[in-house]
Amino acid sequence: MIVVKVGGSSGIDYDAVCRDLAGRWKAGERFVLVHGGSGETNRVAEALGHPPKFVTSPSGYTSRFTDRATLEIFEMVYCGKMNKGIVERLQRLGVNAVGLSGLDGRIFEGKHKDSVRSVEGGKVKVLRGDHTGTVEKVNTGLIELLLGAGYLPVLTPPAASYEGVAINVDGDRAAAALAVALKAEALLLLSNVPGLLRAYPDESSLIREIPAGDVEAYLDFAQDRMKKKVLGAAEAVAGGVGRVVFGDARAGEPVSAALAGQGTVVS
Ligand SMILES: Nc1ncnc2c1ncn2[C@@H]1O[C@H](COP(=O)(O)OP(=O)(O)OP(=O)(O)O)[C@@H](O)[C@H]1O
Repeated sequence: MIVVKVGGSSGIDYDAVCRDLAGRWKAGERFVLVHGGSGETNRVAEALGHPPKFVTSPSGYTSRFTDRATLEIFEMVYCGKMNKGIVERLQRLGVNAVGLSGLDGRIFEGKHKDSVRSVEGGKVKVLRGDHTGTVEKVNTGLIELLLGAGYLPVLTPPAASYEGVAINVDGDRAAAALAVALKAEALLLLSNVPGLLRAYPDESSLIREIPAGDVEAYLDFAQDRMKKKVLGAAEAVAGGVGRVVFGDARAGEPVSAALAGQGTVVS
């Protein structure tokens, strides 16, 4: 079992990811696909007159401030356009994919965090009305039911809070929690970069290997949103996932390339 997370930044080739995945699925490998949608969400939010707001916590993590209107736009894009676009691609390739959000069947469940600390102009402000959280529980029963019946699950945030409220969760860390819960042999985090770069955006500075016990030491190389990926990788290997690969989803055969060790391999 391999968990593949494909991001939502510009430049990702979803046709290439789905073609590669479909070929391997038909050859008998088993996957669960998780996806993002941040780039398209930003575009749609601008178009709807509710531009995205990002906050940076005092510890340096960047996240989307998700008020109720933002959550609804987020759902339109992640659960709608992005999820159905991927499911349609897989269906055209002859794979019976089922697209679900973390809310459905409480696939992803966690604690609702209503307020976030944000550094603005050198000062720390507390912003309330945030619909975010972190995945703490995974409904593996539902995923195994689908896999056992021959369906390829295509999953996306949001998650469900313990009270049943939709919460925006980081897709990389949700995929890591899923990989741990399913005891996956590998987690592939595919995005629009060749892997973790030592000197972003210089693509020749690719870090090829990271020892499993040492991942957090590499947080310093990651800026803004890449930090969550590194954190997700650390959580996955600490939870028993054998290998995490940060791979390139812009062209070629992104899944096969990552499984062949191209990108940044954490093991
Ligand atoms: N050291 C680094 N190496 C590689 N990318 C980095 C680094 N530091 C920051 N980045 C940025 O991180 C981005 C990838 O993270 P991001 O969360 O945007 O991608 P995603 O997973 O495709 O999106 P989504 O949130 O929709 O799932 C890259 O596009 C790059 O701009």
